[in-house]
Amino acid sequence: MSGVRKPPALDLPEGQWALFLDIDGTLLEHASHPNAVFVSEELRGLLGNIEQRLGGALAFITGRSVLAVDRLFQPLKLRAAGLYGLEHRLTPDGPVGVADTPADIAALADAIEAELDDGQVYIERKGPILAIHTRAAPHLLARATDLVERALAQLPQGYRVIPGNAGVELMPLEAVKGGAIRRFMAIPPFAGRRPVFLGDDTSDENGFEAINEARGISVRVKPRGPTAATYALENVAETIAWLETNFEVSRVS
Ligand SMILES: O=P(O)(O)OC[C@H]1O[C@H](O[C@H]2O[C@H](CO)[C@@H](O)[C@H](O)[C@H]2O)[C@H](O)[C@@H](O)[C@@H]1O
Repeated sequence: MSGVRKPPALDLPEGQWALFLDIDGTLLEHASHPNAVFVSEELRGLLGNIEQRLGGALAFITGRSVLAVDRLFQPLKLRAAGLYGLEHRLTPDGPVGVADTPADIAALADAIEAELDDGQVYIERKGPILAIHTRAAPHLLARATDLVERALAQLPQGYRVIPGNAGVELMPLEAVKGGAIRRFMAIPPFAGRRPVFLGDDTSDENGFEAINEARGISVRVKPRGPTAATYALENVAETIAWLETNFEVSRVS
């Protein structure tokens, strides 16, 4: 790893922590296609237990839509910020709020798809966000990135391009994980607690900054270069083990 330390054992009673979790690459091993990831019963059970132990102060902070997250984890439903915070569900059974954001940009996806002319690249249309996945065709990442940069130039101001894990995403500027974390931290049961956030990607860096401002614990999984996170874990397996040790196993408060 890049010299970032392993996270410490947590030293406060569990009622004083708020936990924010990225999904892909942090809780789930990456797969060749977004729909091919595997969610084990053990992971569902672990997250359900932690949610109860923290009195509900657990939320997914993800680039996926909340609907996609629910499909993956069903029947488990948790608080969640989807689409990098453009969507938010503040209680597990509550409605999904949607930010007032620019329009669906699926038409751009069609143009990019036609240019790439390759069945191996998957373009995920997420309303105001496009994710171009090149995991099955790594040689096309540079070309896809170039096309997305060009698409960005055609859009009105207010969008940006973020490198993803084996791909690239085009999204509105309002889509930031730090904003999503701050939103949760302003309301019960999160408010007043010390936040922890685990993530593995460039898009998580902004979340780490929000956590550091709040004097929380920011953890980058599998860091590949500089990171704002204070701590690091090697991989998904180590992440799950750290969560089990610190949030599920009984601790003296
Ligand atoms: O914020 P996250 O929860 O980490 O979500 C980020 C993106 O994850 C998904 O794409 C990534 O995972 C896929 C499954 O392993 C993989 O095939 C793809 O290459 C990765 O980029 C998801 O499909 C995206 O919508 C999320 O934005």
